[in-house]
Amino acid sequence: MHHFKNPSFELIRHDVVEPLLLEVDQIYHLACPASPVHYKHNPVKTIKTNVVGTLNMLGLAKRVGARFLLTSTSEVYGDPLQHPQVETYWGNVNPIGVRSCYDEGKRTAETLAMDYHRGAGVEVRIARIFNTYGPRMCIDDGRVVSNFVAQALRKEPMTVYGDGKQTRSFQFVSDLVEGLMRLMEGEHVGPFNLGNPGEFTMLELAQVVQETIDPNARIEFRPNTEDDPHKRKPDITKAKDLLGWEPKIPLRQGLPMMVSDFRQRIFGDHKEEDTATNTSSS
Ligand SMILES: O=c1ccn([C@@H]2O[C@H](COP(=O)(O)OP(=O)(O)O[C@H]3OC[C@@H](O)[C@H](O)[C@H]3O)[C@@H](O)[C@H]2O)c(=O)[nH]1
Repeated sequence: MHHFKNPSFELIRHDVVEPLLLEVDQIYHLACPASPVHYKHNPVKTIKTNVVGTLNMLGLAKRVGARFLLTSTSEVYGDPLQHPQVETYWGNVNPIGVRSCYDEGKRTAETLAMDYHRGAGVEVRIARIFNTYGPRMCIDDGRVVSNFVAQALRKEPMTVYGDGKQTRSFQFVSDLVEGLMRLMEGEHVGPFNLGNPGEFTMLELAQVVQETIDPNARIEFRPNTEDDPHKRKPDITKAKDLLGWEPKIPLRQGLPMMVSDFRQRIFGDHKEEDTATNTSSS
């Protein structure tokens, strides 16, 4: 939105499943719902976006000689049997499960990118993005950080799925943006893990949200979803060595920035009433 007044900025609303012809130098191919709730909602559309959408964008890159960056995902590792995950690990993915439209879709997208690179000389870059959070995320995105933050602010219980012992590693959005730009401007194809190696169980995450928003925030256990990966943590040695990149913002520093934005959007100008809140909108 903040680019709308820039005369060099043009917004085109388009579904990548349909072909598109544009004159461009670089393509950041980010299209696809990333929240499990949203990508499972219409799985056929999700896999079409990942396969047909990626084909169309690679076709465009080939035609106009653009450099193409694919935002792949840590989900290509599935429920990993190797920990932390290194880019050379091939993963443990269920090909017929409820998450397959996304994880197999992104794996196919990686295959397509490499085939266009080897076969047609397209300059490609592949990022495998680990769990990311930050300001301006949809309040009803459905992923864990935004759920816990919105729930704690609204005095609703935080919904922990399963026993809460599964782990994730949470990256602040500005670190990811920096990593994507370095990857695009650099000379290495990848794939590169882009994530923050700081690993938390969901119960630990709930505790950090309590510390940040409300020490009295409650937890409610819910049944876990099918095929939920048990653990996830990036090995970022390759990105450090070849892109000179590593994340700078740990969870306890990034979360208050997201809380401040969510507070503003949920409550508008009205001050939150409860005095138990121990963090101001910093
Ligand atoms: O309210 C919630 C939501 C989620 N969870 C749990 O929190 C963990 C993380 O779940 P999320 O929905 O945030 O995200 P996932 O790790 O499952 O998938 C994400 O992986 C990395 C990215 O590619 C994508 O953003 C997304 O697919 C899961 O174990 C889930 O069961 C809760 O305990 N409570």
